[in-house]
Amino acid sequence: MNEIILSGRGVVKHFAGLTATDNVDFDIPAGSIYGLIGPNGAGKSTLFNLITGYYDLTGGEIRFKGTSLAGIPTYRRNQMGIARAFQISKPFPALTVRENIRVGAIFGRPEKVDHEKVVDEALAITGIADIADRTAEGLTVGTLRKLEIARAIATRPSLLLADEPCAGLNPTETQEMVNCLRNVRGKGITVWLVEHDMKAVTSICDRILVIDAGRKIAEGTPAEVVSNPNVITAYLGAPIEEPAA
Ligand SMILES: Nc1ncnc2c1ncn2[C@@H]1O[C@H](COP(=O)(O)OP(=O)(O)OP(=O)(O)O)[C@@H](O)[C@H]1O
Repeated sequence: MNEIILSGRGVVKHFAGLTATDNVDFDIPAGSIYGLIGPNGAGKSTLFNLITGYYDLTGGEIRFKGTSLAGIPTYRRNQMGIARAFQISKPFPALTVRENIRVGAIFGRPEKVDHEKVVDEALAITGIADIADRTAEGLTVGTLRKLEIARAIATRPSLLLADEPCAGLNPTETQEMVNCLRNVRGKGITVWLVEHDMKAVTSICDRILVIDAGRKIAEGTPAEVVSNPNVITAYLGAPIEEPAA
């Protein structure tokens, strides 16, 4: 079995009287593409915010490569190898695509590297080398999403948290994003993605964690998860039956 790159034990987050994350355990195998799904308000973003350190845990523990993340600030978690690509990309609009990615490369881990080489690789992995010299202003949603992934991987992570990378994309753009995430994994970066597009999730994920109301309700391969009665009740819904002829 693969080494576990990220693990959570008894992870809890309270917002005043609301329990947004309720005693969740997880183990993310290194080199996998892992899914996180659940209905709106289930606690997916909260879990990502706990991993990046945007929120502090109320209880439990998260370990990255065996090291507890307790007390480690967000920028330091990025330098340790955790990157996040947001659903809504906010690039510097007046900078070119290349310059935006360079910001990620320079912000990355402090060792001396050839930043231009890092940028070129991120452009190639995400398939946007042809627009490297265009300014970010006015890019389509699909291209902005790829730029967001490129900026994140330019920080040279070993784990990429991708927040709804296919949201609002048309089928062609969705397929391009699926290919892009496969390329990211092909470079040895573990990918954990939140995504509502079940076709995309089931086509790329090795395993999927399902949460509802902050609680883990299932974990397994895509085939196991989509046939799990708890997941069907809480999130997927039963298939529509054909009316009798
Ligand atoms: N900063 C906060 N303060 C108070 N409540 C919060 C905060 N952040 C999230 N919540 C609440 O925690 C619960 C989980 O929210 P979260 O955004 O993690 O869900 P989600 O699964 O990501 O939803 P969606 O699919 O709609 O993005 C919700 O009830 C939400 O209102």
